Amino acid sequence: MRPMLRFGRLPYSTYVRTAFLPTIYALSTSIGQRSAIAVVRVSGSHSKYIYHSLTESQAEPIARRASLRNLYEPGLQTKNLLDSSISLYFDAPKSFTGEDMLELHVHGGQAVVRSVLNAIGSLNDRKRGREIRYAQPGEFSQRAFQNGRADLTQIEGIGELIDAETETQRRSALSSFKGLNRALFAEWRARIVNNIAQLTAIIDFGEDTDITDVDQIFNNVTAEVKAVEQEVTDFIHKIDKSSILQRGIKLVLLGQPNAGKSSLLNSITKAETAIVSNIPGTTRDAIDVPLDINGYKVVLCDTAGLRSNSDDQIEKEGIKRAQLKSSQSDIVLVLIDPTNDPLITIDVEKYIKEELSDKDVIIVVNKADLMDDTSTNLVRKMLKNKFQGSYSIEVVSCLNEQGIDNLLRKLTDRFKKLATSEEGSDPVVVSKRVQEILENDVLFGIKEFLTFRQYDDVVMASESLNYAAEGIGKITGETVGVEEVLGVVFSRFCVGK
Ligand SMILES: Nc1nc2c(ncn2[C@@H]2O[C@H](COP(=O)(O)OP(=O)(O)OP(=O)(O)O)[C@@H](O)[C@H]2O)c(=O)[nH]1
Repeated sequence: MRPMLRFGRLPYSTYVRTAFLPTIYALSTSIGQRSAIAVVRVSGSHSKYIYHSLTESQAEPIARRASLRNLYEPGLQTKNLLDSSISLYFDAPKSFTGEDMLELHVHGGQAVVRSVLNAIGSLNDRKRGREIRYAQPGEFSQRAFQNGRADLTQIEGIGELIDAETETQRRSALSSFKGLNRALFAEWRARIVNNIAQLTAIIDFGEDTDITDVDQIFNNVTAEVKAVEQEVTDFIHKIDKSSILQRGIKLVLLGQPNAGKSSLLNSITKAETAIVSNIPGTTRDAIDVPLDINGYKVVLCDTAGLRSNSDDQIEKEGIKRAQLKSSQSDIVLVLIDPTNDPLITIDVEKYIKEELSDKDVIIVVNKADLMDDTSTNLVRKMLKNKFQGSYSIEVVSCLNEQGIDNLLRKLTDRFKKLATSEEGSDPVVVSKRVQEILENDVLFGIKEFLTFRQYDDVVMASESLNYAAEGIGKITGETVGVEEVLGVVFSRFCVGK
C-alpha cells in the first residue's frame, strides 16, 4: 500500500478540531512574582461563558478590543469584587489557539491572581457540560498546533523565543517562529515526493517503458535526490555551528600571574566580578562568568596564572584547571604583561605553541598605560616573531580602558564567524528533535535510496525516499506518527504557553 503523503501549506481550517475538549485556563505570566500586571489566559468553547460570569455583563464581548471590566466572584447574591481588569476576547478561529480565547490582564499580586483563577475554576460544571480546568504545560500551544494555527517547528520556535537570552538567540528563534525553516522543509519534501512519483511511474508502467527511459528517469531522480542530500547536510552543518549560540561561546583568559586577567574580566563585565589584587596567584581556580557581549552569549572564564615553579598544591590544581579550560574553549585570550622580563616564560610559550595550536588565540598585551609607543611597537614585534605571526595581537590597558572596545569589536567578529557557516547567513536554531529526525530519518532515507539505486531496485529505492519524506512530515507534524512526537515537543513547555 502506498502511504498517503501531504505537503505544502499548513491546513488552515475554520473548523475547530479541539472544540470538544475542556476549556483551559492558566496564568501566562510568571508565577509567584509580584508584578504590576499578570495575564490569565482562557481557551475553549466556554471562554465567553467565563467572560459573562466574571464580569456579570450580558453584553457580548467585542473581539480583539481591549475593555476595562470589573471581575466578580461568580454565583454570589452580593457582589464580591475581585479586581478591575483589562479584558481581551478573541473569537475562533482567529486566535492563537484557534479556539475562542479570553485574556484577563489583572493586577499582579498573588492574592489577586489566585482569586481570579479560583473564580474561573469554580465555573467547572461537568453535569451541565461545562468542563473547565487548569491547563497542562504547553497545552495552549498544543491546541494551536491541533487547529492548524502553527506547525511543530513554529511551536518549538515559540519555546526558543521565550528562552532566548541574547539578541542572536532571539533572531535565530524568530526565524523558526516565522516559519522560514518550515518553508525549506516543505520544499525538500515536495522535491522528494515529486521524485517518488517518478519512481512510481517506473514501477506502475515499467514493463511498457523503454529501458533507456527507465535509466534516464532513475538518473534524473538520483541527481535531484543528491542535491537535496547536499542541502540537508549543509543545513545540519549550519545547525551545528549555530548551536554555539545556545550553549554560549567559551572564552578563556590565560596568562602568567599578574598579567591582568581578572582586571580584563572586570573591564569586560564593567563590574567587580573577580578578585583583583597585586599578589601574584590571587586567582586560584577557574571562574565562569556568563555574559552578553554585543548580542552573543559568552561564557568568560578567568583562570589561575600559569607558572611552572609553583609548589603550592592549590595553585598547581588551579593551573591544571586553567589548561583544561583552555583546551575546551572556543577562543583563548593570552594576556601578556609587557613589563615582565622575559615577556613570556619558555614554558608558557611552549604550552601555547603545542597545546593551543588548533585554537583561536588572540594575544592581548595589557598595561599599555605603562608603555610609550616605541616600547609598544617593540613588544608587538617580539611577540609576532615568537609566534611567527600566527595570532593577532591587541594592545589594551585595563587601568584606563584603552583598547577594550576595539578588543570587543574584534571578538564580536570572531563570534560571528564561529556561529555562522557562510558570510551574512543567519544562524539556524532547531530543536534536538528536529536535528535527530534530519539525521536519522531524512538523511538515512536518502542514503538508503542511493544504496538501492546502485542495485537498480526501484521499489526499495522508492520506499527509502518515502521514509525520508515521512521524516520531514514528522518534523512539521504533517504526517502519521505525529502523536509520538507531540509528547516530546510539548513536554518542554511550561503552563500557560
Ligand atoms: N598599570 C596597570 N596595572 C594593571 C593593569 N591591569 C591590571 N593591573 C594591575 O596588575 C595587578 C594584577 O592584576 P590582576 O587582574 O589581579 O592579574 P591576574 O592576571 O588576574 O593575576 P593572577 O590572579 O595572579 O593570575 C593588579 O595590581 C592590577 O591593578 C593595567 O592595565 N595597567
